[in-house]
Amino acid sequence: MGGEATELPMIDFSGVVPSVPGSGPWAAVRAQVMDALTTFGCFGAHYPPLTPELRASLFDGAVKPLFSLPVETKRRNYYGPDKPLHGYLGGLPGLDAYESLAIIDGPKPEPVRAFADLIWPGGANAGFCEVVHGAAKRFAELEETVRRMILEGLGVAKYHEAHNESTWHLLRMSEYKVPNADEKWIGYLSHQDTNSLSVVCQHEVDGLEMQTRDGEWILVKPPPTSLIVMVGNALRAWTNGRLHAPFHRVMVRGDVTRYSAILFSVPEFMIQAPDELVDEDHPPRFKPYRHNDFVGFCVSEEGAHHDDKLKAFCAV
Ligand SMILES: O=C(O)CCC(=O)C(=O)O
Ligand SMILES: [Fe+2]
Repeated sequence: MGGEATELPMIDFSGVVPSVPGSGPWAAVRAQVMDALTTFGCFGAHYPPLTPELRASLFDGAVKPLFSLPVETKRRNYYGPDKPLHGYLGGLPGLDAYESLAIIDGPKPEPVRAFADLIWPGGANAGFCEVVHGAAKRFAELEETVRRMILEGLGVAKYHEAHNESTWHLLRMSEYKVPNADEKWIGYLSHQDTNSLSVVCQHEVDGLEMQTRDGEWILVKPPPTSLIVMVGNALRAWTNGRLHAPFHRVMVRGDVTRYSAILFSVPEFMIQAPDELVDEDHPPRFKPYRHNDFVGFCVSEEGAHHDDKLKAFCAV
């Protein structure tokens, strides 16, 4: 075919001030965001508030030391039986290379401190807290900015404040060990995220792959100082299918361990497309549902049989 390889759109957020919506290049950036999210469901973001120094401190000073701790210590990152996917994950079947830890409300200082106190009781962990909370806060500012732009772009900005009040964030830090082989190895299986938006910060080592609407897998190669913003099934459903939630996976190869930090925004409100987004040309696609119930379906035996889990769960 000889066509150009598909590349992820890159969007420059320089000059966009999260606390002053509408100012500077806001409207022009919003147009690019809408274009990228309706077509690909994701884009690379150049976001200067996450400085290269903060990024380096996050991974070299906080994330890597965390993963070098004994498994028993990491297992303390547990939020109870009703929140099985909110804490430490490791030793999952078929995912030997993958391990992760997560902080509920990571963009807020107290939960990060509570996490650090659990991992290093009585230890000197102020540096860890400052860096992790600082980075998570910047991810959250970008996340909220993009969410606001989406609602504005769809003409339904009036719902933004209510959404914000019942949205929380999970910060997940992940390690993908190198396989003992030359081939590519699955670090994380193909899936769509269940939540609203995900902001992925990968460190030095590529590996995240996205599937286009045509089924082509592309290796995401954002410039080293950028982030990746991606739509999950919650926003796909709430926008009545106007936004695309891409399938993605992590493939690892080579001899360098890969680390990433991801901020997931999670809706607590009933996920139901607003009347403005439903009409004759856009009949309702999904029945109203709650995020928790959908997550329950995704991890159930029945859910495991479906690729497009949202459709299987609540398509009209
Ligand atoms: O680590 C990454 O780059 C992405 C992992 C992922 O897709 C997820 O945790 O949902
Ligand atoms: Fe994901």
